[in-house]
Amino acid sequence: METPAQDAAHMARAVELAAHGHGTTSPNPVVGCVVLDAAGRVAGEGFHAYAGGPHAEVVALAQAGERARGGTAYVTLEPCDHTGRTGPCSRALLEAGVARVVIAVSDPNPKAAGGAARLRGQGVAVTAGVLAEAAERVNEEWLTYARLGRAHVTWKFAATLDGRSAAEDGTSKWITSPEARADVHRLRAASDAIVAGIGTVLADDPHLTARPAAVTRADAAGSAVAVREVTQGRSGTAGQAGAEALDGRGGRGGRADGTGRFDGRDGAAGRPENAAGRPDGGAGWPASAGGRPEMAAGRPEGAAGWPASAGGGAEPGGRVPLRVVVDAGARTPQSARVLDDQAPTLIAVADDSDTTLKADLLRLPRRDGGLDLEALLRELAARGVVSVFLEGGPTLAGSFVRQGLADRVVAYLAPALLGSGRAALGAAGVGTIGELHRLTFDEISPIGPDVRLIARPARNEAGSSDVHRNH
Ligand SMILES: NC(=O)C1=CN([C@@H]2O[C@H](COP(=O)(O)OP(=O)(O)OC[C@H]3O[C@@H](n4cnc5c(N)ncnc54)[C@H](OP(=O)(O)O)[C@@H]3O)[C@@H](O)[C@H]2O)C=CC1
Ligand SMILES: Nc1c(N[C@@H]2O[C@H](COP(=O)(O)O)[C@@H](O)[C@H]2O)[nH]c(=O)[nH]c1=O
Repeated sequence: METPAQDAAHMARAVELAAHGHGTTSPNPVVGCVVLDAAGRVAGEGFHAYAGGPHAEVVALAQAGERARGGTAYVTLEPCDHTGRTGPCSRALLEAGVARVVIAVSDPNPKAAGGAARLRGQGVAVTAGVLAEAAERVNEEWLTYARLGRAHVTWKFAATLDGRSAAEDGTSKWITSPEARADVHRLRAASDAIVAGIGTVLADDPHLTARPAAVTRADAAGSAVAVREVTQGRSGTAGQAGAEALDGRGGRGGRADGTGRFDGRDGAAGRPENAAGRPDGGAGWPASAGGRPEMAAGRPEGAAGWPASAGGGAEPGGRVPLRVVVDAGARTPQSARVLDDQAPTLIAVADDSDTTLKADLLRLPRRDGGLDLEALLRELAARGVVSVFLEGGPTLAGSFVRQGLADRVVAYLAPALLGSGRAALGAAGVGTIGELHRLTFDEISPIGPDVRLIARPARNEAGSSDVHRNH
């Protein structure tokens, strides 16, 4: 049997593999798996690459073949025990004759959980909780969605060094560099929905589409960086993944999200795959570190796991993030760019709003002078939206922070000063210094001339996040 240090090392590799699924597995979790043979040698590796595709365990077991018999499997999330679009992984592990299964995080989804118990019941040795923190981190969007029944929120802003997001006259294009903005597009592409307030729509008339910079194969081999725009929204091949919420891994249906379009990956299970489980030729960048777009952009590997592989949405045929405008009074102009045909769009309006706007409307109750944001995130989760990328503006972001609904903050800071104009964050429920929303940094990285900071709500001693303390 492996030592605890060996367990940790193999699980670390499984977490690394899981990260390759970022941006492409939704509404499923990212999962990685390493299979050892009976002698403790690595026999197979895999990750879950897209909803409807084979689970990580199945990919790794297929690679290991007979070598899995008597061996050990490391899985970042408890193997599922139900039949969805693919069969239960607990059974696949049993059929492969694996003697021991090491799990990082239990499955919070009651429909899929039970894999550990079934394996134990069949005489397989099960060790749980190995490298749980790293495995939680790599899967944080989905775990938030599965545990809380709402979409996970990353609030992104771009600001000057003095913390301003727009000049006095409301103009803000551009504060950050093309490199930083290309990075934003990769994070947009890895999200299921991009959310903005009506104030931003009226001020900026933004597209809110993901236009990620892709790296050519030549770049991946280490030559000079050439960035090209991938006009995902124009391909006409993909739509936002729709699904029944919380229906379990691999068991979610491909229900349309109101736009009538479906994820191009559904039903693609027969596609050829490389050893690690990613569809061949799709990403335009290989799994090796040298080929990742973020390395090409000159930033270090993300310590947080999430940013290091965001950008999976750059795959041709990838999902197009849903655009959502938070607009109680239905003030979105019919001519707004967010209503063009580049991506599906949902306008969230108050349930009492009287409007003739021709758009997909989501009616929500009012709360605290605006729309009920928790209800918004639940409604989005019900449409299969696991991850939300919130792009302001300051007023809306302040409400998310005040209500404890900002799970991660990504700040792009430019070496520039405004001195006046809009602060990055509006009123966030802080009246006195003791009420401030304390965060901890996950990552600080230079991007071109700018800096990207990734932070999350600090945990208090009781284990809940500080930012939630008032609510
Ligand atoms: N540099 C950057 O990263 C960014 C800068 N900006 C800049 O910010 C400015 C726009 O921001 P801002 O004016 O704050 O507008 P917001 O985009 O934050 O929109 C605010 C509006 O959203 C609606 N809303 C609905 N529900 C809620 C709720 N629960 N909480 C808060 N608002 C709610 C309200 O209007 P209603 O009641 O009518 O629904 C409210 O007035 C522009 O100058 C833009 O350039 C914007 C984004 C990013
Ligand atoms: N000004 C500013 C940002 N502003 C954000 O980008 C939106 C425009 O998106 P799009 O129309 O899709 O390109 C705008 O409405 C606001 O939310 N973002 C940044 O990364 N850096 C910047 O300096």
